[in-house]
Amino acid sequence: MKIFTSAQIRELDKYTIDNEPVKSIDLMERASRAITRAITEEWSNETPVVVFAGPGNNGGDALAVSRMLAEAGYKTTVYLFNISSHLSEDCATNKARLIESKKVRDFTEVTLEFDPPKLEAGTLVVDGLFGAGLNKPLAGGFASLVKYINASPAKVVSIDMPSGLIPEDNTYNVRANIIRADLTLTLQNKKLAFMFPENQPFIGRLKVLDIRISQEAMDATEAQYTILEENMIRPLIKKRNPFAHKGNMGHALLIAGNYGMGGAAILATKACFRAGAGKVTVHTPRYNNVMMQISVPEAVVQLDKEETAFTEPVDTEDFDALGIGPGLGQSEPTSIALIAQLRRANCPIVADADALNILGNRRAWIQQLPKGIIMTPHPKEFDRMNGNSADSYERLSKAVSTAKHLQAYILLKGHYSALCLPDGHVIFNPTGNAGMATAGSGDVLTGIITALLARGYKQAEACILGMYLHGLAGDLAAKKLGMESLMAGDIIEHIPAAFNYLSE
Ligand SMILES: NC(=O)C1=CN([C@@H]2O[C@H](COP(=O)(O)OP(=O)(O)OC[C@H]3O[C@@H](n4cnc5c(N)ncnc54)[C@H](OP(=O)(O)O)[C@@H]3O)[C@@H](O)[C@H]2O)[C@@H](O)CC1
Ligand SMILES: Nc1ncnc2c1ncn2[C@@H]1O[C@H](COP(=O)(O)OP(=O)(O)O)[C@@H](O)[C@H]1O
Ligand SMILES: [K+]
Repeated sequence: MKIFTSAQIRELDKYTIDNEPVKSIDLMERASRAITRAITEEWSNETPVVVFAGPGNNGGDALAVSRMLAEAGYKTTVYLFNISSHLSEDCATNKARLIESKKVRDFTEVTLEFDPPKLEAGTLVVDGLFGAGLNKPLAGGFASLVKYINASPAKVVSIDMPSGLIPEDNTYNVRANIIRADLTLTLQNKKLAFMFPENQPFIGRLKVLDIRISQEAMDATEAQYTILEENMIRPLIKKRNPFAHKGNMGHALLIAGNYGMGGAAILATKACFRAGAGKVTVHTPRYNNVMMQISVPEAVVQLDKEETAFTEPVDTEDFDALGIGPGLGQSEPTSIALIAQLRRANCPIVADADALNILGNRRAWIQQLPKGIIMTPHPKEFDRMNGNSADSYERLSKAVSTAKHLQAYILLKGHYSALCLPDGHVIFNPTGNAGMATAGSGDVLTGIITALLARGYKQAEACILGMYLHGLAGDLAAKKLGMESLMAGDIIEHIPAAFNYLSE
C-alpha cells in the first residue's frame, strides 16, 4: 500500500472525480456511507451520537454521516464549526442536505460562541473537525474543544485522521491539542503519521476504508513511502534448484558475540541457517568455542586470536555475505578491528547492534562506510550515530537523507520498521508484534538478512524479505505461544512456518 501526501490525495480525488467519473459530492457520499457502515457495525442505534464537523471536506463527511446515522435511527446531535464564515462546497451541500432531511433534530452551526454539550460515558463522539487538509496545529477554540473531548469519558471515532494530527510532519504539533480517538476510520490509504509510535495514542484502533479511489491513478502516482503487502513478498522467494548443493546456496560469515554475549552469536547463526544459507561460519572470541559448537553444530566456528573479544579482521574472499555486530562489544581493539573489517570486506554487509554503537562513538568513520552497506539500527542506535531526534518523523527524515548520502540501506527497526533506500524511498514493514520486544530479536533479523544476502538476494530484496519474514515468524510464534512469553529463539523456530506460508 502506498502512503500518499495530502497534496497527492487531492490529486487522486480529482482524478477519480474526472475519470470514473463521479461527482465530488457523490465521492463524499460514498466515503460517508463506508464510515457510517463501520460505525453501525460497532455501535447500535441506542447509542447517543455527538458529531463535531469542521468547515472543510472532513466536516462534509461528518455531516453526511450525521444524516445517515439519523436515518438509521441514531439520536444524533451535530455541531458544525463555521467560525470564519466559509465552508467547502461539499460541506455546504451536506449542511443543506442535513437540514433538508429533517432527521437530525439537534443541529447547531457555531459561528462565535460555543457551549459544549455534556459528553457522557455511553456517548459516541464522531470527530469530523479536520482530516488530511490540516496544515497547522490546532489552537484557540478548536484546541479547547479537543481538550474537552479528550477529557470526557465518551468513545471517539475519528474520520480519516484524529483532528489535530498533521498527516506527515508533526514536529510543531501540540500533543494536548490532538484528538485521542478510540477508532480511526481512515479513507483509502494509511497516512505517514500512523507509522510513528508516539502517534498511536491518538489513532487508537485503525480501520482503512476502501472508497474506490482510482486504482489506475494510485498505481501511476509515485509515492515516497510504501507499506509492504504479502503480494509484494511472495514473488521475491527464490525457488530452490533441485540440484542445489551447499556450495551454491550461499556461505554466510557472522562476526558476533564477545564475552558474556555469546548468545547473540548463537541466535544470529541459527537464524541464518533457518533463513536458508548453505553454510554459515561464525567468527567469535575463543571463549565462545564450546558453546557455539554445542548450540549450533551445523556452523563452522572460526576463532579470534583473543579469548574474550573480536580483535582480528578476517578475509571475506570465501564468503557471500557478512553480518557483523550482534553482541560484539565496543572495546578499543574491537572498534579498530570493526573498522578494518568494514573496509576490507568485499561482499555485501549487514551491520547491527554494537557495530553501529561503535560507529556512533566515532562518527567520522561513518562517512567512510562502503557503499551499499545495510545498517539495522533500533532508534537508540540510530540516534547514537546521528544525534537525538525530537520525534520519529525527524528520525526518519535523517535516516532518509543518510541513506541517500551514504548510498546505504538503513533499516530503522520498530513496530513498523522503515527501510530507507539509497534512492530516497522508504518501505515500511507491517509484520511483527509487541511480543518481539524482547532481547535478541534484532540478532535474529541480522542472521536472516545475512542469509538472504548470501543466497544472492540484492540488498533491497534481502532487507524487504528479511524484515517481512522476521515479523511473520514473530506473528506465527505469538499466535502459538502468546506475546507475553515470546523469546527471540521462538522467532527462529517459526522461520520455517513463515517461509512455508509465503511459498504456498
Ligand atoms: N480521497 C479522500 O481521501 C477523500 C477525502 N474526503 C475527506 O476530505 C478531507 C480533506 O478535506 P479538506 O482538504 O477540505 O481538508 P480538511 O481536513 O477538512 O480541513 C480543511 C479546512 O481546515 C482548515 N484548517 C486547516 N488547518 C487548520 C487549523 N490548524 N485550524 C483551523 N482551521 C484549519 C482549512 O482552512 P485553510 O487553512 O485552507 O484556510 C480548511 O478550511 C479528508 O480528510 C476526508 O475526510 C472525502 O470527503 C472524499 C474522498
Ligand atoms: N512492538 C513491536 N512490533 C513489531 N516488531 C517489533 C516490536 N518490538 C520489537 N520488534 C522487532 O524486534 C526487533 C528488535 O530488535 P532490537 O531492538 O535490535 O533487539 P535486540 O537488540 O534485543 O536484538 C526489531 O526487528 C523490531 O522491529
Ligand atoms: K477528523
